[in-house]
Order: sequence, then structure tokens, then C-alpha cells
Amino acid sequence: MSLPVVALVGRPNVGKSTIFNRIINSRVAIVEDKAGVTRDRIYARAEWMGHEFILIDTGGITLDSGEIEEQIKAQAEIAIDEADVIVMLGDVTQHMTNMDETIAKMLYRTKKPVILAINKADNPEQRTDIYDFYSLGLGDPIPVSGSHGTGMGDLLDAIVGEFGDKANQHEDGSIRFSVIGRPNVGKSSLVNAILGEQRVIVSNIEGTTRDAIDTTFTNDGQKYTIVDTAGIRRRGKVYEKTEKYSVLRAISAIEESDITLLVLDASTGIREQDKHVAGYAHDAGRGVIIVVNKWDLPKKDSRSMKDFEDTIRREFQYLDYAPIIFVSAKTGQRVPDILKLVKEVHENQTRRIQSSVLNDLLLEATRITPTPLVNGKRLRIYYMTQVAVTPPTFVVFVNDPELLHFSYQRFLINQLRQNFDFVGTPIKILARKRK
Ligand SMILES: Nc1nc2c(ncn2[C@@H]2O[C@H](COP(=O)(O)OP(=O)(O)OP(=O)(O)O)[C@@H](O)[C@H]2O)c(=O)[nH]1
Ligand SMILES: Nc1nc2c(ncn2[C@@H]2O[C@H](COP(=O)(O)OP(=O)(O)OP(=O)(O)O)[C@@H](O)[C@H]2O)c(=O)[nH]1
Repeated sequence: MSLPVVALVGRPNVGKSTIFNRIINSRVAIVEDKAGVTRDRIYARAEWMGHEFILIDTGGITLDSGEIEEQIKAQAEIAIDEADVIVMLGDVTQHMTNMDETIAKMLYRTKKPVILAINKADNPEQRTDIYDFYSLGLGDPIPVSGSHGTGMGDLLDAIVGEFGDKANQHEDGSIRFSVIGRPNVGKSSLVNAILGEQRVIVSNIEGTTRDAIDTTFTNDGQKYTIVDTAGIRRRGKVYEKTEKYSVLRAISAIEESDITLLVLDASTGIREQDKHVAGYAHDAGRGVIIVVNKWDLPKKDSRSMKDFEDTIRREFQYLDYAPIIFVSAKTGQRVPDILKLVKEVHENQTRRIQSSVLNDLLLEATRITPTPLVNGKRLRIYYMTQVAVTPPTFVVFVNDPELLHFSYQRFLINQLRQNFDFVGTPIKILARKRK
């Protein structure tokens, strides 16, 4: 479930974003760039030889003010705090600089694996020039050329070679959820309100590699883990005030959870930044619950809740599956219902439907709404089966996958939602050609 995080660091202009884009583009097929969701280019999922990971370009996270020196120090700190593997980039055309030494010195402090890659080694002579960089004391430098793409395989092999067995870390039967939202919506207050009623089993356990703090407790016989409360309780570093960093923090919390609570503030309404955070929650394919906090504040009448709900549905159309709950961390109103909802969504996202039942549904659905005719060719659906949970993923075997357009896919998803409880979870449909 949780993916390893790889961070790129290096002084300005060494080619971090070029290398970043190279690594991303090596697996274009997996990127799902959804329209309407703002993408931050500092973060992406990547894949090499079957190993999936998260790549961060720390160069994209800059402080509002500060000298270059301070900027790169903050970037190196982010890598040290967030990553499982750090890649330090140098530039062979500029040789080794004082700034490279400064970064290297910071990286000595970490126990995490550091890989040294030297960029702009575009030709054989330059590839021998990289040996200067041995004196950084970070091991064998790997020559790469972001613009030509050479050496990328060696770099990626070295990166994935450092991944431990991270995927099997969280198999303790607990439902993992994260609490995300823009600053000041009341995330910490909510976490405290939820925890206030619980007997916390384990708290403040440092993540194995990341500098994250998870909290585990049992409620009504079910174990829960709140992921990454470190990101919620400020640790007081300068870069934590930057928006890109808080987005990054939210993203790693989402990636490590089954369910994400997206917190909105009833007293301020929906802001642009809420939409960015919501987009990431949706993209990850996990369960989502929209929590409208500070419900004690607005003046209310019988329509207030419905009105707010309508606004949410309009602003976050892609989150149409997410239930909405109105709470107050301050008064405790409906706070106990949050965990009930988390448990329910978890049941839904792990729900498995038998193929025979699915095919009865398919028969009925295609009877009500016949499959479309596309350029004179009719889509034929032969069979449907569930292949995965979290999120529930269904494969439909068809005569021609190109004929299964978004609207009919949408129709099938709606049929599934009408017949089974999938509240809180996205549903994926994949088309395969029947042989
Ligand atoms: N010759 C050569 N130029 C490169 C290579 N990779 C990147 N460059 C160039 O180096 C410059 C800086 O590249 P970026 O990827 O923007 O560098 P960066 O480290 O992200 O820079 P900051 O955003 O300032 O941190 C650009 O002009 C690139 O075209 C390479 O492999 N060979
Ligand atoms: N009236 C009211 N105030 C609340 C409620 N929840 C939180 N607040 C207040 O809102 C402010 C922000 O709450 P926090 O819990 O610190 O918010 P946060 O989202 O963790 O903030 P950041 O750490 O900045 O991301 C504080 O002054 C809280 O007392 C609520 O339900 N009702």
C-alpha cells in the first residue's frame, strides 16, 4: 500500500526537473492526468521494472524569501524528512561547487540511502569527468544525461535497488485514515476530538524511514490508525509554511491510507486550495469522506446543510461518491459518527461481488440501456468480473475496448452503485478485448 518515496536534490540548474520528467515519462501509460485537477509538477508516481514509487523534485518547493543557500538547505531537509531514497544531482559541466559540498554535508546526517548522479554527462569525455565528485563522499557517482536520456537505466536500477520491503509494512488489520485540508480548517482539532474519546494503543511511533508519526487505537473492536499526524502537529520548520510542502505532506498521507478525510471549513466556505487537495485525494483512488468542520459557527436554518452540500457537489463533481458529514471539533457534534463512516467506507472499498451476480446485473443493465453504436459498430459486453478491491475494480470483456466510451462506463458504474453499497469509494472499470 505505501509506496517508497524518492527525492531529487541538487543546487539550482543541475537539471532536477529534466531528470524528473525523464523518470516520469518512462512510464507514461500509468499517469492518469485527469482534466480539471491541477497538477503540481513537484510530485509524481513513477515505475521502473515493476517497482512503483513516488518521486519528488525538491527544487519545486521554494521558500517565499531567502538566499539560494537557505533554499537548498530547506530542500535537502525536505528530502531527509520525507524520502526513503535520496538522489543528489551534480552537473559535470560546472564541476564540483561549494554548494554541492554544502548539500552533501547535510546528507551525511541521514541514515537513508543517498545516490549520487552526475548530470549533463552527454558524451564519453564528460562521463570520465565525473570522478571529481568522488570526493563528496557519497559513493560512486552515476553519469546521466537528462537531455539525452543516457544512464537513466543505471540510475533507476540503483534507486529501486534501495527499496526495502515497504509494501508489507502495515498488515495489522487496522483501517488507516488520514486527515487532510488546507491550513486552519481544524485538522488537529478534529484529530484531537476523535482521539479524545479513544484509548490510544500506540502513539508517536516513528515511521520506519520517514519522519512521520502514526497513532493507533481501537474503537468498538476495530483497530484504526491515523496516518501522519506529524504533518498535522507542526514541527516548526520554515519550509512547512510553504503551500507546496503542505500539499506534498497531504499527498504522502493520502498514499499511506485506505481512507482520506477531506476537511473543509464551514465558516469560510470552499477555497481554491481546497480543490487542489481534493484533486489529490481523488487521484489516489482511495476512499474519501468530506468532513465539513466548524459547523457550530455559521448561522443556520433548515436549508443551510442542503445548501452547503449542493455547493460541495458542484465544486467537487469528481468526488460524487464521497459522503459528507457536518461536524464541530469544538462542540464534539457528530464527531463519533466519523469513525462509523470510516468503517462503513472501508467495508465498501473492500467489497467483492460474485461474477454470477455481476453478470445478472450486466444483463439487466444492457436490457434497459442498450450498448451504444459507435461509427456503425456496436459495443458488445460479454462478461464482467471484479479483479481488485481498494478501489473496487471491474474488468468487462468486450468485442472492442475502443467502443466503451466514458458515458457508458459511467452508466455501468451508476448501475453498480445503485445495486451495491459503494459509498465513499471510487470504482474503476477496465475494458479488455475478449479473445
Ligand atoms: N547539456 C545538458 N543540459 C542539460 C541536461 N539536463 C538539463 N540540462 C539543462 O540544464 C538547465 C537546467 O535544467 P533544469 O532541469 O531546469 O534544472 P533544475 O535543477 O530543475 O533547476 P532549478 O529549477 O533551478 O532547480 C536547462 O537549460 C536544461 O536544458 C543534460 O543532460 N545535458
Ligand atoms: N468554532 C470552531 N473552531 C474550530 C473548530 N475546529 C477548529 N477550530 C479552530 O480553528 C483554528 C484552527 O484549528 P486547527 O485544528 O489548528 O487547524 P489545522 O487545520 O490543524 O491547521 P494547520 O495546522 O494550520 O493546518 C483553531 O483556532 C481552532 O480552535 C470548530 O469545530 N469550531
